[in-house]
Amino acid sequence: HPPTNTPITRFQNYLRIYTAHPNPDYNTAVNYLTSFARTIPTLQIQTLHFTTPDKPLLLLTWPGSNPSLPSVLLNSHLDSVPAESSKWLHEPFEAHISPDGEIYARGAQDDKCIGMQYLEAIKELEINFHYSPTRTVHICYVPEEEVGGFDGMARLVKSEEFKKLKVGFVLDEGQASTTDQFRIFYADRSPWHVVIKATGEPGHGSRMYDNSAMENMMKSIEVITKFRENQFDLVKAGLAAPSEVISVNPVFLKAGIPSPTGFVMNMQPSEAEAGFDIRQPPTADPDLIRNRIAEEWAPEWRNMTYEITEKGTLKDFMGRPLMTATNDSNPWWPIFKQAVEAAGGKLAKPEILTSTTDARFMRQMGIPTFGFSPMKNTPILLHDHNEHLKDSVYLEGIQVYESIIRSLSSFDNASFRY
Ligand code: MET
Ligand SMILES: [Zn+2]
Ligand SMILES: [Zn+2]
Repeated sequence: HPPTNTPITRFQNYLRIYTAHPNPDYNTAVNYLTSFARTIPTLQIQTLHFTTPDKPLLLLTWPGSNPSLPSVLLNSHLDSVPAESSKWLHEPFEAHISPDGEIYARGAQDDKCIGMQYLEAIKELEINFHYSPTRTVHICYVPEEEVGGFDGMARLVKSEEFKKLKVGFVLDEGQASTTDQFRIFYADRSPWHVVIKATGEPGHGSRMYDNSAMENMMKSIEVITKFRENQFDLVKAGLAAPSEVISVNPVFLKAGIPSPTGFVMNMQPSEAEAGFDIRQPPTADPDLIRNRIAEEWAPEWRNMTYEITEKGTLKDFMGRPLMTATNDSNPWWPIFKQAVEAAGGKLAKPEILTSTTDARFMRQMGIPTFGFSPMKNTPILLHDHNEHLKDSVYLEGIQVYESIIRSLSSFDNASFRY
């Protein structure tokens, strides 16, 4: 029999916990992490609830010898996006490992890997290296990231408990790198969910007339498609990174009159709806898109209405974009960079993340925060079918965190105290 209690089997067991929306089993995940945390003698364990008992938040603390120093927070989210298991090679919550070491699971990259790697690294530092931190390290497991973070990290950062942590620096999730350099993210894009709705006169399927709901919707889709193309062209021409432009992607279309066999085919419906995922870089002015939606994408004169759900617009209270400095004005930057290099890693040029994470809530509090998931030479599979991660990449990530956690928790800059 192969060994059943190794970093890889422990990772697989975490991946096997069903954490997909809309019914993530947070309590089982928290119990699993708690029992692992108990194998690290000095870790302090707290479970917090800001909303209902089914949305716990796990907070672990590795106390430093100098509590007057600002602490380091390592964050990950407990939840995952859904998976269409019939389109996967292996069941998404079985964590099947292939003969060449690829572990298939929803959450393998996003972001159950980092949640376990943090703990494996700390366990190694404490038990094998007898290392103890100068600066306190907190490890945080939050619910609800994939649905906007409002019942998770957004609550935590506003809590009394959070103030007591005196967080000076945060590491949160990043994305895999297809090259042999690790990627590092200093900002996220602002996510908006926009639903546009067209109404119009219904009519016989054979009739030609102006202003049907479908015609109005199709015109909007044409205009939006043009905008999308223009943004994408900047990327294709090499003038901007994908995360530096505004992405507008259709995520649902809803129209038609249902019938037992599908849809009624000879009637033009009186309503049509479409949903878009919009992401804007922190350098974009959100009012420009707001006006565009009102005037071009869903104009009243074309019988259209719209609803914008801002899942965060990334400005601080002064209206400045939320970005963490990646130069020496940020004392954490050189420490972090050198620690990655000390582990034999190389960092790619710092980037804005194409997607959005809970890091935005910490940046909003003015706390320097990097997105980082140590996966190199790895296809980017978050939210995709057959999400997988190679065992050797996972294990190397633990060593990278050992170096990072050791450096960040021993760096003692006197001018940098609470
Ligand atoms: C809509 S808030 C962000 C949720 C998720 N992390 C995403 O980027 O899609
Ligand atoms: Zn994630
Ligand atoms: Zn995600």
